[in-house]
Amino acid sequence: GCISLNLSPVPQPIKPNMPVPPMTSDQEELISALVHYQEEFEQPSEADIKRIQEIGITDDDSEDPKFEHITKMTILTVELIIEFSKRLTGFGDLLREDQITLLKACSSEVMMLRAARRYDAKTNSIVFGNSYPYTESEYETAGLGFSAPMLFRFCRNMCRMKVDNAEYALLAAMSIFSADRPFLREAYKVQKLQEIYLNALSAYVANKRAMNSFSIMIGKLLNVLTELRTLGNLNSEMCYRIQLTDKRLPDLLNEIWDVTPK
Ligand SMILES: Cc1nc(-c2ccccc2Cl)n(NC(=O)c2ccc3c(c2C)OCCO3)c1C(C)C
Repeated sequence: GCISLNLSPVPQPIKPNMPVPPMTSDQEELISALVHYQEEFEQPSEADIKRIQEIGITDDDSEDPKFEHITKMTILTVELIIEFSKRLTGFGDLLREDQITLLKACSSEVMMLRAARRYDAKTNSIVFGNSYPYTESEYETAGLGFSAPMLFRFCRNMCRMKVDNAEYALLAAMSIFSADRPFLREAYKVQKLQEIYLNALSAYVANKRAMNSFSIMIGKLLNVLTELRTLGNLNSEMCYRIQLTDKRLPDLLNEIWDVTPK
């Protein structure tokens, strides 16, 4: 006999004018803790910058001081990202090897989010640390040619969306707790943790932005996570290109970004 299609109307999804459920107190506490840690680990301290200046990054002092400055700031920023991650609820309960898997995979993505937070639209520059602002062209000449336009386009987009501190912190947490990173042993635990931050982001955006822009905004914010994947992959590609030049990345970055030295 022919197949019978059930075309009766499905129960209506959320009506546009449906009152927005308030954030739970747990979600409010989660978000204020995230924003607090985001601030605490936002910038390397003067002492950190001084410490890293002293360490000669590469034995053969690569003649490119700008490239060295970027690599040194990146080392300090990666250290801050690790400190931020360690304070996320549930991170400490994961297997140590899964913690490392997550940090290796998210570090370049969270770096991009941090670059966007340091972006200044007026001067179209990124102020890394409390030091020298990098304009797009300076970024290009620092040896990061192809990536500069993409990085600055990402920064301008985040600026245009007026992503606030809570949304940045929640996006960082969702990038950290990505269950589809390769070689995760307990991906289901990471998935459960990411859901906590996704629900908090959804409740936050629903309560902050007028209802009609909620679905647009949450869609744009989740799209940022996809963009971060692309940027992170391009960072890996950049690492390999650097391998082919006379420049050398510090061991920490080669290790965390899985760049197998030739
Ligand atoms: C030491 C160092 N520090 C960075 C970095 C600097 C700022 C933000 C994020 C990153 Cl990952 N990068 N990566 C980039 O600067 C980078 C690489 C590729 C990109 C990109 C950036 C920022 O952004 C756009 C997509 O492609 C590097 C190396 C690898 C040079």
